[in-house]
Amino acid sequence: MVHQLPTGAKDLLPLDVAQKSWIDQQIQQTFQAWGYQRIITPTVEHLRSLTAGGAVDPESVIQLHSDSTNILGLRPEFTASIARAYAARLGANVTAPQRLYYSANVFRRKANRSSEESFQAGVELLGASGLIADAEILMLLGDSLDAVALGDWQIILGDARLTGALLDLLPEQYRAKVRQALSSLDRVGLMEMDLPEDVKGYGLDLIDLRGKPKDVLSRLSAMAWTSSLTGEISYLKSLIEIWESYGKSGLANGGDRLILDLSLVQTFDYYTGIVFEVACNNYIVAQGGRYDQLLGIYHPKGVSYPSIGFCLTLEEIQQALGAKLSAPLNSPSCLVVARTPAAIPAAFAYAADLRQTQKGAIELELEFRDPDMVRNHARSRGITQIAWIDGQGAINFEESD
Ligand SMILES: N[C@@H](Cc1c[nH]c[nH+]1)C(=O)O
Repeated sequence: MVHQLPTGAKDLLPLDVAQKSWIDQQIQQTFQAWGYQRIITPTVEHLRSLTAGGAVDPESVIQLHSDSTNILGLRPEFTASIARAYAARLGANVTAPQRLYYSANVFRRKANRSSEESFQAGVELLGASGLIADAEILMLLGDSLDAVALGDWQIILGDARLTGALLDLLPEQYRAKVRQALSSLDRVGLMEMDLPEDVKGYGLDLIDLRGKPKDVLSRLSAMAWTSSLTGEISYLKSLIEIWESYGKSGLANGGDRLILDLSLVQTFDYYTGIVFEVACNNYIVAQGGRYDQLLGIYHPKGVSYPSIGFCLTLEEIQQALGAKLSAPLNSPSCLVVARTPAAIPAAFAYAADLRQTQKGAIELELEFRDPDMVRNHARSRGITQIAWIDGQGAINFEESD
């Protein structure tokens, strides 16, 4: 029988693990430097908790049936779990704001019914609203991307409330269709839809609200129908000014680090304020946003706390870094060889001594092979030192480069 993995699942071999661990370490150090503390939530939760409020589609969750009434699921993301964990604690046992971070695997069911496991590292800033909180999250995101030396990343910033309000200006029967076209940036699809010409024109205007922040904001302010949204627009303006003052310089090709995109609509529907994603070499390496109502869904009395966060996907960062990723495999520094069976105890003892004093790993030769074969083996493993131990316990040290 051939034992195959389920579609979409994969083994991570040592090089993959070493690269991911390096990325993870850089990111976790950055989160900690901003005062975030690690939280671990369970991999398996009630499906109704993972999808409470309808923001997460149950179809995207890998479901486990424990009995006929209890459906469990593997977490497809962390924000809902953290909202569940803190909804009743915040304000009662712990004070706001809470700065939390996580780093672990998530599982999603794809449209083709395959499952996908990926690794996310992210933060949630619970119980905080306003300019400084939003700016902290954007800047922490920028620092995390720089910590892994990602290079030409670009933040695409939207605003779920503003986009929602712009869509609400349409007659209700057209909103879902235009929203759908926006989320897939589908200009052609929108033009071909059976919609009145003025609705199509408005939808196209919304799709085009994307580009240099200053240009988009001035186009938006100039649109007569946005007079009721001036507060939101000036909020975005202030946030962008703070971001620009942080000195994350532009891209190598002279482009902007920050793109304002009011057509940005995220997969998870719990966002109520700014939303963003980060693109780098055609990969979406991070996403997040503000969600001010989510904790209320989990609170026994419906009390909510304004919150914001983001997650980075380690696989996407690894792909985006490509050949730039040089996290080396930890190659052993010394091979200890027992020349005869009588030398085995001395070989173990000497290897134990070396482990106390040397930095790299110490490996043992497992057979009594011809010395040249041992040397070849050491070379192929990148080992530069060989300690030969004879039956009397005498050590002969050999170094190569
Ligand atoms: N949990 C979201 C990202 C996020 C974190 N906090 C807010 N949003 C995701 O997986 O896409």
